[in-house]
Amino acid sequence: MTVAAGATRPRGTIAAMTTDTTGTAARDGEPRSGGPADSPFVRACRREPGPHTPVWFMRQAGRSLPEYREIRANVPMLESCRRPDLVTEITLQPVRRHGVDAAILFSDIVVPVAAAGIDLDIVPGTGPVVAEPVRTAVDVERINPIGRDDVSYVDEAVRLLVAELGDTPLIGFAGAPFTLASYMVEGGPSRTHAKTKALMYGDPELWHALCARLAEVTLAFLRVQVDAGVSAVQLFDSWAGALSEADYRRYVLPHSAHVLAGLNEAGVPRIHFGVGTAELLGAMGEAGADVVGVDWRTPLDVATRRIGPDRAVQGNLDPAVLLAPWEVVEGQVRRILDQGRAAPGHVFNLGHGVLPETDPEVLTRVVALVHELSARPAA
Ligand SMILES: Cc1c2[nH]c(c1CCC(=O)O)Cc1[nH]c(c(CCC(=O)O)c1C)Cc1[nH]c(c(CCC(=O)O)c1C)Cc1[nH]c(c(C)c1CCC(=O)O)C2
Repeated sequence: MTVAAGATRPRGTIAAMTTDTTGTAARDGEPRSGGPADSPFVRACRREPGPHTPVWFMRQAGRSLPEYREIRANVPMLESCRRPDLVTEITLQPVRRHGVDAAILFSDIVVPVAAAGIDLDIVPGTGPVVAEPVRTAVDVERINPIGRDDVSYVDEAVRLLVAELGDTPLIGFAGAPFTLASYMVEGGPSRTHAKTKALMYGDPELWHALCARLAEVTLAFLRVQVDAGVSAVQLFDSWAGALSEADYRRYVLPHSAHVLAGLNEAGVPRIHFGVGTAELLGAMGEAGADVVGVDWRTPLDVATRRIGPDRAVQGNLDPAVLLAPWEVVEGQVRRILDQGRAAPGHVFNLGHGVLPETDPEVLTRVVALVHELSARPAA
């Protein structure tokens, strides 16, 4: 299989980049800038003004793209995450196609847990499935610490990508302890998280031991990505919205805070994201985020009041809106940019991942529209 950037190259940022003699990439015709740390995306995360509101999409690499489906046709999900050539190509596909302001590493939240020794697979149409769910103290001991050598393919992929991306920042990511614990305890995806909550309320000591282990795995996984050169990280606590604020603060926040604090010295912005987290937005910020991800249920001006002036926000177009007529999409993009002006920094995104049935042309149009509507004249 050919993974080299070939046929579809000419579209976005990547195609237009040249490398100067210092090794810093610059776009044709533009003065050389300060690299990804000076990009619109990183500036917005830091609550600094920039030339436009940056935009990227959760799950921008994936089944909405024909070039993704083609390259993944005969490669199982976990295997594709362990092949740096595939990771690099799949990560670059949406950057080329849409001209988004950031790339996100192609991987999955269960990759480091598999590297830690838990037997699991990602089943198409279902999600992660764990062979022997983690429910006892002995089970928790099966989650081994990880280091660079256990995920050397991620280290390698990030280095390849950073070299390829030039000024475009690469976002690294990991799953937060609660969301990972849910997959480990349930054995697979769950709507109610009933077994997870039963363990959390029924045996808090075991719960905290499990989350502490997962937090170490997550932190180590993020450190590998930071050391290899990612410009920001996102901690996905997708299912945290299943908890009340009080329970979130008691059972989850300390573990996520441990992960985020462990990156204090890394110097890269930390995005903290979950779904259905309207009541948790303040707490998720307090856990140590620089940017809080907001789903479509909470308008960004309301979210900003809950999160406070010290953090930027990311979001929050409903992914299903991308299936509506363009006039509807345009109206919602305008509304979100308006409400985002209340925030000290705004990264445009969806409220959750791109749906597989999304027309990629609509994503490309949204990127162009966000850039056009938010363009600020140079100071
Ligand atoms: C909960 C969660 C998972 N994985 C992830 C989360 C947190 C984000 C979220 O809430 O969606 C994170 C994730 N998974 C994937 C990425 C890639 C980066 C990106 O483009 O955002 C990221 C950031 C690739 C993937 N991860 C997965 C796919 C689909 C697999 C395929 O294409 O065959 C991709 C592209 C598989 C996966 N992995 C997981 C699920 C629920 C699924 C979907 C199962 C299915 O419907 O087939 C667990």
